[in-house]
Amino acid sequence: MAGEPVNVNEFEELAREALPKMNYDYFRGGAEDQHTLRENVAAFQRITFRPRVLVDVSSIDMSTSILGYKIPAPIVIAPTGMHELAHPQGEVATARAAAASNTIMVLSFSSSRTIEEVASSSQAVRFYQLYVSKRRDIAAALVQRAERNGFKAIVLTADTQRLGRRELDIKNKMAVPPLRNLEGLISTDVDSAGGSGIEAFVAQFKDSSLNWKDIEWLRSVTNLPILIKGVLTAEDARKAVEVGVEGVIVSNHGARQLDYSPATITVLEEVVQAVKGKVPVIFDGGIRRGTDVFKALALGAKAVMVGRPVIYGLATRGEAGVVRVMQMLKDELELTMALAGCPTLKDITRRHVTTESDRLRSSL
Ligand SMILES: Cc1cc2nc3c(=O)[nH]c(=O)nc-3n(C[C@H](O)[C@H](O)[C@H](O)COP(=O)(O)O)c2cc1C
Ligand SMILES: CC(C)CC(=O)C(=O)O
Repeated sequence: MAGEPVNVNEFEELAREALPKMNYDYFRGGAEDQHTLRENVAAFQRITFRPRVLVDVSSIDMSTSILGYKIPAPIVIAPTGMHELAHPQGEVATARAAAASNTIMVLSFSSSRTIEEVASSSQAVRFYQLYVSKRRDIAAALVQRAERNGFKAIVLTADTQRLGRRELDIKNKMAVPPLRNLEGLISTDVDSAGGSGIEAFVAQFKDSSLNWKDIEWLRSVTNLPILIKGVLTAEDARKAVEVGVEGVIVSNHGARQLDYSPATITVLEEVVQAVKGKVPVIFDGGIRRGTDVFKALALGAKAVMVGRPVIYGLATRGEAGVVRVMQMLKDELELTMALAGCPTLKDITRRHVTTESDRLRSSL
């Protein structure tokens, strides 16, 4: 690609050029037919705006807060694994970029760098994403390390009882790179039987019996607030509220788990309605533009998380690339708010967007 990237999709192109195929495929890929992967992005394209004119938008305020932590824009960094496959500085660079962008970073359980390294290299507000291992003492130890190192919340990923079938990783015989945070705790030395090493790795350590009752166990090992990531239905949203978590994250894991799960933006409203404002609802999946962020906010999200865009920035330019990607999304959101007639986040309402179901209803 010639010239400076002007949007997130161009960062993806640069990342594809920069990365070995196995690494790019791991980052970019989805499960099985990759139907949901395409839909996560395509569903945003089917939502249009109902912009308002002649509103004073000479000053735009995008600031909000999550669990009491103030951020200048409602865009935070999703947990994604193995950042050293994108850049030698791995999550250290990402965390520094989070600090430079004044945003929150969710550190993945499957990080290349340790909790301690990330904590000591960045002042950013950090949350820790957890997968619960068969050996509960190990999961508890990881959570407590995060807590000791100043992480502010636990994000329990609930959609990965087993790893989704990612055929690109199978074809590439994707090996598990060093996951230093797990050294001495969880072995990454697995027999992948000629297939995906990460699939074998997850099968080996992950407790697939994890269930709603275990939130109580998690509470017993930490004082940190708990967010549940991977909620796609009203039923599960109500359960999450019932068990008393501090936040719900609408996510289909970037379409890497159950293919033919709905595009996340199409179920956000259902979850928001079920939660009834009792806890914040955060959204991820397919955000590539500021317009996408606006649409998620209009459908009730408190904030959005971005996964692949951050990796593409990291792969292309390290810390500076992540900062640039976050800035692009923020600038685009600001412009969208101005053009839609919304000077603050509170001004963004359900009436500012038309979804596919709105169109269906009005044609009945
Ligand atoms: C390469 C990659 C690795 C991921 N690793 C994790 C992970 O370790 N834990 C987790 O909860 N989610 C993980 N996710 C899912 C993200 O947190 C997030 O839900 C998803 O990337 C959002 O979609 P987007 O990539 O379209 O922004 C991963 C996603 C990608 C693309
Ligand atoms: C090692 C994996 C479990 C990380 C992950 O969640 C993912 O690749 O989507």
